[in-house]
Amino acid sequence: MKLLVDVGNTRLKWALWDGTLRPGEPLPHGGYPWAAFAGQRWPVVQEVWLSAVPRLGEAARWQSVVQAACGVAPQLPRSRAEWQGLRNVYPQPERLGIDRWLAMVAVWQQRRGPFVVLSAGTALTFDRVDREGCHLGGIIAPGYGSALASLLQVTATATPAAVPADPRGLGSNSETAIRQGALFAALGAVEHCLRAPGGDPDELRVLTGGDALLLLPQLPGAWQLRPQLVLEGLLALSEAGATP
Ligand SMILES: Nc1ncnc2c1ncn2[C@@H]1O[C@H](COP(=O)(O)OP(=O)(O)OP(=O)(O)O)[C@@H](O)[C@H]1O
Ligand SMILES: CC(C)(CO)[C@@H](O)C(=O)NCCC(=O)O
Repeated sequence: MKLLVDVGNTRLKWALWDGTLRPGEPLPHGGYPWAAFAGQRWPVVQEVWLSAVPRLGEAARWQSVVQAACGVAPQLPRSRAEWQGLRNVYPQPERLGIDRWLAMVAVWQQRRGPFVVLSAGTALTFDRVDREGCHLGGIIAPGYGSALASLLQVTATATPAAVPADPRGLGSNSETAIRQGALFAALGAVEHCLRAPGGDPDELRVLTGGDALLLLPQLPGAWQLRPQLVLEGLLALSEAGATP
């Protein structure tokens, strides 16, 4: 059995693989994912594959935490220049966030064709890959929750934002105006990305991240919802016997 772990800026997502992907409850970590990991009772596993955003990705620390908790050394893949024909556009490939790379690996593994990935997490990221497997680039923008939280703080708005009756409508008080501002900013960013050069009429649109369901009803066109996309990418690497 394998344990797959995706450490994001807000939450640690995980799943077990025993021939079927069995996702567990995400763990909010408050900036200390090592403590969240160590505090969990893990089943006996033969392999641990872990990806962590750069800010929380210090390899030596994860090696010792996972070794102590699971008794095995984790595999910690890094973004690479190429994987099975998928080519990273970054001149320094390892600088591309591993979660973004794994999300693309997961889609490319199943679809050797054009696609975009939208990850609506702490950050909102968009990446585009053409039909030859060339990563054309992407964007990193504030995620919906991050934008909302920072504006509520700046404006010292005390009450939690209520959802307006019409999710496409304008706000009628500070809270709903801020909420709609954060939502429209995310939706506007996606629309700009879709219009950026390199779009393909056949490209698959794949959506993941904690705010995926919030955005989905208002996104243009059809999107494939893949909540475990980064974990699927880890699984693809582990099953392909790839060198991390
Ligand atoms: N139960 C939840 N706990 C925390 N955040 C949630 C929850 N449900 C939805 N969200 C939203 O999901 C966002 C975090 O998404 P996600 O868990 O995908 O991020 P992450 O993987 O930690 O971030 P990133 O990959 O961008 O570093 C939060 O900002 C919040 O808006
Ligand atoms: C952008 C995030 C925070 C998204 O989780 C992560 O992929 C990251 O920290 N990336 C490093 C910077 C980059 O991808 O260019």
